[in-house]
Amino acid sequence: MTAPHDLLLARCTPGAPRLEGSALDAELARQPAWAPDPERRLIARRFGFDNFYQVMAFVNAVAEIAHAQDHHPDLLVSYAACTVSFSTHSCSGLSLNDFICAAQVSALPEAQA
Ligand SMILES: C[C@H](O)[C@H](O)[C@H]1CNC2=NC(N)=NC(=O)C2=N1
Repeated sequence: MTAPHDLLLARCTPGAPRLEGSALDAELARQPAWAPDPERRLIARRFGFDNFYQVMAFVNAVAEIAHAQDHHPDLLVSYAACTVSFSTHSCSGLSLNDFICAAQVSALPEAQA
């Protein structure tokens, strides 16, 4: 099990295994703001903002994390909100990589609007 603080410093690893069962439960419990889909194949969080400038500043900050980690979210962008979804294509589900990026996105100053 990885402490939240460690997730903020962690690097994504290629080929990370799919998390299931109690290991997945533990990571989900550490990121209560991120909701899994019913099949637990992705986690998503909606971030609300005052305007589109703030949304786009957030999107660009998320993109920096995605480039740095080589792990890429799906983004649903609208005028005053952005919903960020993470899943790991290579394991067709959730890996620790998704929780690393979720933690780092949640910690962005741009997310604190
Ligand atoms: C080689 C490289 O690790 C892969 O192409 C990366 C790129 N970005 C990715 N992003 C996500 N979300 N899942 C992946 O499995 C994935 N794989």
